[in-house]
Amino acid sequence: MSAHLNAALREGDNPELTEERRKATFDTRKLADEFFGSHLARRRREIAKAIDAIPELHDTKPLPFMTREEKVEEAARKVFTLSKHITDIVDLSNNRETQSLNEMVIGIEGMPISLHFAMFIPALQGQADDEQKREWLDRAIRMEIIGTYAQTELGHGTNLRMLETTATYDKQNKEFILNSPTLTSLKWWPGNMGKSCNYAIVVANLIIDDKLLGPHSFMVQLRDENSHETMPNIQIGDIGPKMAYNSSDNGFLKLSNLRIPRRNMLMKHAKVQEDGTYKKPPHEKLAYSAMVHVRSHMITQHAMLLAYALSISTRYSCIRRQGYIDPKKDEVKVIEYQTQQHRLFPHIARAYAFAFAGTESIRKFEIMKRSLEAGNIELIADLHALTSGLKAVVTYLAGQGIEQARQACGGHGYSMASYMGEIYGVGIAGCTYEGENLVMMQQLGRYLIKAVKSVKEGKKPTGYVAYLAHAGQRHSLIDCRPNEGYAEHIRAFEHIARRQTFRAAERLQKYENSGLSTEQAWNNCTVELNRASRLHTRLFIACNFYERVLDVEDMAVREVLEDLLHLHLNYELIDIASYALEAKKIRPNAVSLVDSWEITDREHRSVLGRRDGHVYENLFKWAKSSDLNQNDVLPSHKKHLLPMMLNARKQSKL
Ligand SMILES: CC/C=C\C/C=C\C/C=C\C/C=C\CC/C=C/C(=O)SCCNC(=O)CCNC(=O)[C@H](O)C(C)(C)COP(=O)(O)OP(=O)(O)OC[C@H]1O[C@@H](n2cnc3c(N)ncnc32)[C@H](O)[C@@H]1OP(=O)(O)O
Ligand SMILES: Cc1cc2nc3c(=O)[nH]c(=O)nc-3n(C[C@H](O)[C@H](O)[C@H](O)COP(=O)(O)OP(=O)(O)OC[C@H]3O[C@@H](n4cnc5c(N)ncnc54)[C@H](O)[C@@H]3O)c2cc1C
Repeated sequence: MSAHLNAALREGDNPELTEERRKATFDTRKLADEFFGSHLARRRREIAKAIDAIPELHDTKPLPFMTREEKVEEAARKVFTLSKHITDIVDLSNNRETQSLNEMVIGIEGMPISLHFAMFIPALQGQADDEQKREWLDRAIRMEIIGTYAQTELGHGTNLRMLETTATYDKQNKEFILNSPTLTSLKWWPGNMGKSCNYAIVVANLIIDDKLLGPHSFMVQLRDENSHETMPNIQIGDIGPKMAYNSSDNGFLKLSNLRIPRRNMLMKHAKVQEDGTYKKPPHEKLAYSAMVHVRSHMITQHAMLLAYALSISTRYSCIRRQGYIDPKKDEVKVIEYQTQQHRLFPHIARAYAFAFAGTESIRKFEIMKRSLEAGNIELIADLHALTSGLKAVVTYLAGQGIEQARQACGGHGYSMASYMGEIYGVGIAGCTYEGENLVMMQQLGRYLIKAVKSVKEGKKPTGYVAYLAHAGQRHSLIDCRPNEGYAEHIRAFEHIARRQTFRAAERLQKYENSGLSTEQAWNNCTVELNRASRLHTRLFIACNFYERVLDVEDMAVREVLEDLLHLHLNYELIDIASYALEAKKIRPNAVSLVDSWEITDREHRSVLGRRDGHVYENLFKWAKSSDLNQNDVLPSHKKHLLPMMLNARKQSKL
C-alpha cells in the first residue's frame, strides 16, 4: 500500500510510529468502515471534529488527578454542556452514535445519565403501555426527568425471584404500597440513583390478596422535580467508591410504606385492574427486557474497551526500545519480541471478532423487538440464550486481553498515565453487572440441554444450535491443519462444542437417573455445562467472524481480516502453538490495525497510547501536573514524617 493512503500518517509524529504506518498493506479508513460499519465510522469522525471545536467539552484536567467529587462534578458539567449541543452533533435515536459521543466527551468512568439511556428509557419502551409512555417516556427523552433502573438489593442481585422489596396492592385506594422490609431488601448498586436521578423504575415482588406474583416494574419518584430533595417515605444515598466507574453515583434506596398510584406499575404486558384482577404477561420474562437490551449492547462496548487497551499497548510497543535481538545492532522496539506479539495479536483478532459479534447481537435484538411488537414471542428464548453467552464470554475475555495489554506496557502500564487501570476496572465490571457471568452461562446451558433433548428425539434444531444435530461429521483436532481452509476449522470447532454439550447432557441425565432432584443434578453438572456454553459461544463468535470476512469487498482489507481470522481460529482451537506463522504476517500491520479503530487521543485519555507517539515528554508533563507536586514539601509530610525523622535523629544524637 502506498503510504499516502494511510489516513493516520501526520507531520511531526514520532518517526517510530510513522515507520510502522508506512508498512500498512491496507487503508485504515476502509478497515474502520468494517469494524464500526461505514455509517458509524463516518459519524465518529464527524463527532470527533465537532468536539474539537467546542472547548467546554474538553477535559479540564486528566481524570485520574481528580477526586471523586471532582469527577462527579466534571461529568455533570459535561452532560449539561452537551445538552446544549447534542442535537447538533448526533442523531439521538442512534444509540451507538450517542454512546460514541459520550465516550469521547465524558469518558468511560460513568456519568449522571448512563442508566437513564441504558435502562430507564429502554424499560419504558419495552414495558410501559401507550398511555404510560405518553406520561413518562416523552419527558424522559426530553430529559425533563432523569431515571435509573433499581433492581438489585443488598441481599439479592442474581436471584430475582427472591427480591425482598414488595409492592402490595391496596384495592380500596387503588394504590401499591412499596416497602423495603429488611436491611437486605435495600436497593443497592443502581447507577446514578445516589444523587443524580429523580425517578427510578423499581423492581419489586407484586403481592395481591396475599398472593406473591413475582418481580414487576414500578415507576417511583425519588426526588422533588424542583428542589431535588428526597421525597417522603424514601431514604437514598451513594454507596461509596468502587474499583472503577467513580464518576457514577451508584446508590442505595429504602422505601417505607411508599404509596404510588395503580397506574405506576408498568402495564404493557402484565396488568393489574382496579379490582385487583391480575393479567399475566404473554411471556413470563418480558419484565426482564431492559436487561436483555443492555446485554445485547455490551458486546460492542467491550470490544471497544479491548480496542482502547490494545491500541495503547501496540503503539507504545513500537515506541519502547528495550534489549537486543542482535547484540551488534541497536536496542529493538519491544514489539519485535515474539512473546510481545503472542501477547497482543490474538487479542487484536478478538477485538475484531467481538465487534462483529456485537453488531450481530444488536441486529438480533432489533429483529426480536420488531417481532415482539407484532405479537410474536418466539424469538425471545433464542435472543436470551445468545446474549447471555456472549455477555459472559466477551466480558471475561476482554478483561483478560486488557490485562495482557497492561502487562505489555511494563511499569508505565501500571501508572494511571496509561489509563489501563480504569479501562480494566470498567471492563471487568461487565463480568458482574447485567447478570453474573457464571450464572448467565447456565442460562445458555439450559437452552443447550433443551436442544440436545430435541436432537435425541430425532428433531433437527435450527439456527445457532443446528450443528448439534450433525453428529456424523466427526473430525478431531489432529485432522485440522492450519492451511486447509477455514471451513475445516469451523467444523473442528463445532465438533468440540458438540462433544462437550453432549457430555454435559449425558452427565446430567446420569445424575437425574440416580435419583437426585433436578436442581441437585443440575448443580453437579454446572462446571461441565458452563464449559459447553463457553465453547458454543466461542463457536458463534468464530463463525460470525468467518461469515463477516467473506462479505468484505475491498481486497486489501479482506486480506488483513483473513490474517486475523486465521490467527483467531488457530488461537481458539489449538491454543498458542500454531500461530507463530500468523504472528509474522500480522507484525507489519500491527499499528495500522489499531489505527483503524480511529480512537482519538481525547477518547483514549492515555499518555502511552498517543496517536503521535510522543510518549516520554508527555509522561514527564503528566508527572509534573500531579497534585502532590504542587508543594515541594507536602503539608502531611511536615505534620507526620518530618517530626518523626527529626525526632529519630535527635534520639540518635543523645
Ligand atoms: C443505549 C445504550 C445501551 C446499552 C448500554 C451499552 C452498554 C452498557 C454500558 C454501560 C453499562 C453501565 C452500567 C451497567 C448497569 C448495570 C445494570 C444492572 O446490572 S441491572 C441488574 C441486572 N441484574 C441481572 O442481570 C440479574 C440476573 N438474574 C437474572 O436475569 C435472573 O434471575 C435469572 C435469568 C438468572 C433467573 O431468572 P428466573 O426468573 O429465576 O428464571 P429461571 O432461571 O428459572 O428460568 C426460567 C425460564 O426463563 C428463561 N429466562 C430467564 N431470563 C430470561 C430473559 N431475560 N428472557 C427470556 N427468557 C428468560 C430461562 O431461560 C428459562 O427458560 P426455560 O424454562 O429453560 O425455557
Ligand atoms: C458497576 C455495577 C453497576 C451496577 N448497576 C446496577 C444497576 O444500575 N441496577 C441494578 O439493579 N443493579 C446494578 N448492579 C448490580 C448487578 O446487577 C449485580 O451485582 C449482579 O447482577 C450480580 O448479582 P449479585 O451481586 O447478587 O451477585 P451474587 O449472585 O451474590 O454472586 C456471587 C457469586 O455467587 C455465584 N452464584 C450466585 N447464584 C448462583 C447460582 N444460581 N448458581 C451458581 N453460582 C451462583 C456467582 O457466580 C458469584 O460467583 C451493578 C453492579 C455493578 C458492579
